[in-house]
Amino acid sequence: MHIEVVANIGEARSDDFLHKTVIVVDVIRATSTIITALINGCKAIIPVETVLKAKELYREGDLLAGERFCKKIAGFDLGNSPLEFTKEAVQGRRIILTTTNGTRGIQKAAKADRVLAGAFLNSKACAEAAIALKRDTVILCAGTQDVFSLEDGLCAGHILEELVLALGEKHIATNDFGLAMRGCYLQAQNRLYETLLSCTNGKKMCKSGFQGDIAACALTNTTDQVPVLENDHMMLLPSIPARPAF
Ligand SMILES: O=C(O)[C@H](CS(=O)(=O)O)OP(=O)(O)O
Ligand SMILES: [Mg+2]
Repeated sequence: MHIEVVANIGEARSDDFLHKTVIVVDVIRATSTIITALINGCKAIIPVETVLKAKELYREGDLLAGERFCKKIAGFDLGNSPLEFTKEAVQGRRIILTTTNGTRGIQKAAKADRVLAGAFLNSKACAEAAIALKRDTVILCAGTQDVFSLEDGLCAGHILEELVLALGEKHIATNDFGLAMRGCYLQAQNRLYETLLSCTNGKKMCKSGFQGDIAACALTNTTDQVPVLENDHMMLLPSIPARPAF
């Protein structure tokens, strides 16, 4: 199985995703938040790039969510903190979400055969889904405004490690960046929370009062669920069906 790890959205080319599984990773915080919201019973999440698009798609009963400069967007119901997306807040609701990087990454991956949302919370489940889908796989690290973010690379390394544990080293081939990220993850795995606190986005979150989010985003393999993009909506499916062979 071939797994390519892409360092940030700016380095990604949409056409390269055709016929592949793409796992979009934005640990701080969009994909951690999407996973949390769906586990807590929201109906679906519509990831969009702009505030304007989010407002256009809004229908009565929806929740508008997202951030700019880490802060909740004025007039929106929720920001981008996984801690806000509780059962009480989201159960049964459709959420339209726009964030600086993560939702842009999902849009960029939309030509893929399957688009999954990954974070430390579901690394093992992402690895299992990628194996079941039987396609070449790309892990797209969202990064921050087209610059690499360590937390996303570490999570890519975690997903690779789960793939190696599941299939064995000789069945997993990756690019040099993937090799490097797996090595970084193995070094950091016993102090992930501290590592996330010390990286650029972790420090930014702490400065903005979101230290609790870092603890929530650093938990590993807490769920076996994987959000998947289905007709512009991210949702949880009982199992993710492969599309017919091309
Ligand atoms: O709020 C977040 O977690 C970030 C904002 S920023 O890029 O750090 O300014 O957005 P995300 O799209 O989840 O990376
Ligand atoms: Mg991010």
